[in-house]
Amino acid sequence: MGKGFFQVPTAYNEPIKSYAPGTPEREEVLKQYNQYYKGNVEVPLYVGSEEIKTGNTRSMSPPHEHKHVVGKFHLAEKKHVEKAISNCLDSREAWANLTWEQRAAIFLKAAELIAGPYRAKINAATMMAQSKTIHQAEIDAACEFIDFLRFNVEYMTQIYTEQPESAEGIWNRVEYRPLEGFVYAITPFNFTAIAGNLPASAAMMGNVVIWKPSDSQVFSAKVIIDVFKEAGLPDGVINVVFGDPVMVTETVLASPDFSGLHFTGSTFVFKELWKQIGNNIHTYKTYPRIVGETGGKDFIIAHPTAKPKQVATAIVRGAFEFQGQKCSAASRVYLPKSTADEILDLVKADLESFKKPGSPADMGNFVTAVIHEGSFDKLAKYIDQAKEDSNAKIIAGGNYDKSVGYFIEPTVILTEDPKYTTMCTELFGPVVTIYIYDDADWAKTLELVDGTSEYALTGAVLATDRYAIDEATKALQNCAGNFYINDKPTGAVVGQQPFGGARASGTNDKAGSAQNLLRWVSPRLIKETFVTPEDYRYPFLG
Ligand SMILES: NC(=O)c1ccc[n+]([C@@H]2O[C@H](COP(=O)([O-])OP(=O)(O)OC[C@H]3O[C@@H](n4cnc5c(N)ncnc54)[C@H](O)[C@@H]3O)[C@@H](O)[C@H]2O)c1
Ligand SMILES: N[C@@H](CCC=O)C(=O)O
Repeated sequence: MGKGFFQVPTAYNEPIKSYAPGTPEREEVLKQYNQYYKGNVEVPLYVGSEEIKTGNTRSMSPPHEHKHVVGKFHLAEKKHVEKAISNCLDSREAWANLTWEQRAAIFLKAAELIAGPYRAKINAATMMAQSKTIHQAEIDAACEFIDFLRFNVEYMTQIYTEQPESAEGIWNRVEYRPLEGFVYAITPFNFTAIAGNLPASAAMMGNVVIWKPSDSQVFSAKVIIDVFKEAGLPDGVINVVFGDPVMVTETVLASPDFSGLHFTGSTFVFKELWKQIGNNIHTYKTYPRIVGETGGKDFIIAHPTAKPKQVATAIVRGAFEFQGQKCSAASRVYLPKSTADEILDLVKADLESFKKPGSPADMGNFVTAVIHEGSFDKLAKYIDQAKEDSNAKIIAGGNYDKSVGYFIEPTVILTEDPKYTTMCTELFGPVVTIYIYDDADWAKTLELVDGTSEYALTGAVLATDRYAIDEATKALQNCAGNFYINDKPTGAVVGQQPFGGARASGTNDKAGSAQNLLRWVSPRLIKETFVTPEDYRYPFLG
């Protein structure tokens, strides 16, 4: 603490810019995109004050034009990861002892840099790296990232303010120490904001961090690093390594100073990491904190009283924005027989109004490419299987083409089997499966929704009947960490809908909340007694 009880600026959600034709932001972001497109970005490892070019590189290409190269990044060997760990630990004392308001100022400055001079850069880089449309880039890379930084600073001060009672003659106080060691942040490809937030939230609480971004997000990760540097984050606080995830992770988890994992990605990988940490448990100086937000099989259930146009829009936006590559994306839908045809006709009409999947540089596109060839091939396989299976039927889309970009047409599968494979498995792409239930089976269908998937991330109920809404809210209590009434299940906003799921979807530590930040501190209680006893005898002993 400095010399004062400082109050941080009140956090607020960054307004979303429109990028409508003729707006200055549209011109600026397209100019930046074209500059990146023609350029050749080179991304080193960031270890302490060093930018290491190992010479072993991988090229970066936009998913919507995978033969075009926009840069390369350097891959770490084991020795670089070990160096990153020792740099991290060397930086720990100075960073942990810096007064909190100085840390807060760095991250608040980062938020303002993204809101201003870096906005076009971080959005254009996200369009390039992850093939997001400008709207999807804006709500993620600009707005959500800014919100994470602003709100977390506020939550940090709320945590520090939380203090115990003190009885007469004593003073109890709690200091929120950073973890003793370093935090390892592993981030997914799909959200630039998550990539930035995972290392930043731990660092904000005074921790030093090793950050391993996804190979498919390095182009936009570079802008995050540039922002942190310009905001004045000292060298060695967040060390960035790219490379073979297995080697990097084994090396990191072998360190006795490993004290926390901040992970977002697939359920399978998270469970493997948990196992590895368990196997090494006797070697660590402290019990590592494990935070993981993982996969989903997110649902929409419509009641017979739901308005068909609203259900159709929730499906189209919830399932197909960003090509269904949000962990929150709707991918299994339950429609009542009485309104199913009308809803599906509306969905089909919307899909017909989309242009064919293409580049985000064409701002008329609603759907662009999926992230990489592995994802494309997996989705194509499920679509082909659905074409063959007697209990499934493709009623919209079903085409794909990877000759230029990894383009999968938004696809709707209709099944009579509520446990059909695409009703249960996370596909992570623009494919949604529909099951139609008898109106009379509403209560049974709620049980089905609850029992179909191992995940419990997001879900939505649409209805106008309040009793039905109440029934669904109760019946579906444990199958979504974020539950939406009369809305799509995507698009959580920091400060308004803290995000995370349970069951196989994660530890539900709610990214962008005080609850998450509490995982990165180890509180120390200090009790001070003003008049210290000098006799062991109680008064009744005489
Ligand atoms: N719940 C959430 O908040 C949330 C948010 C975003 C994404 N996700 C989930 O993330 C997944 C999509 O992202 P992805 O494809 O980048 O996930 P992924 O699991 O393939 O990769 C995530 C990160 O883990 C690393 N990784 C992969 N294999 C590893 C291994 N064996 N050891 C250590 N690290 C390893 C990757 O390099 C990457 O950095 C989906 O399952 C999605 O639901 C969840
Ligand atoms: N928070 C985002 C999802 C993040 C996962 O990919 C949403 O609510 O749509």
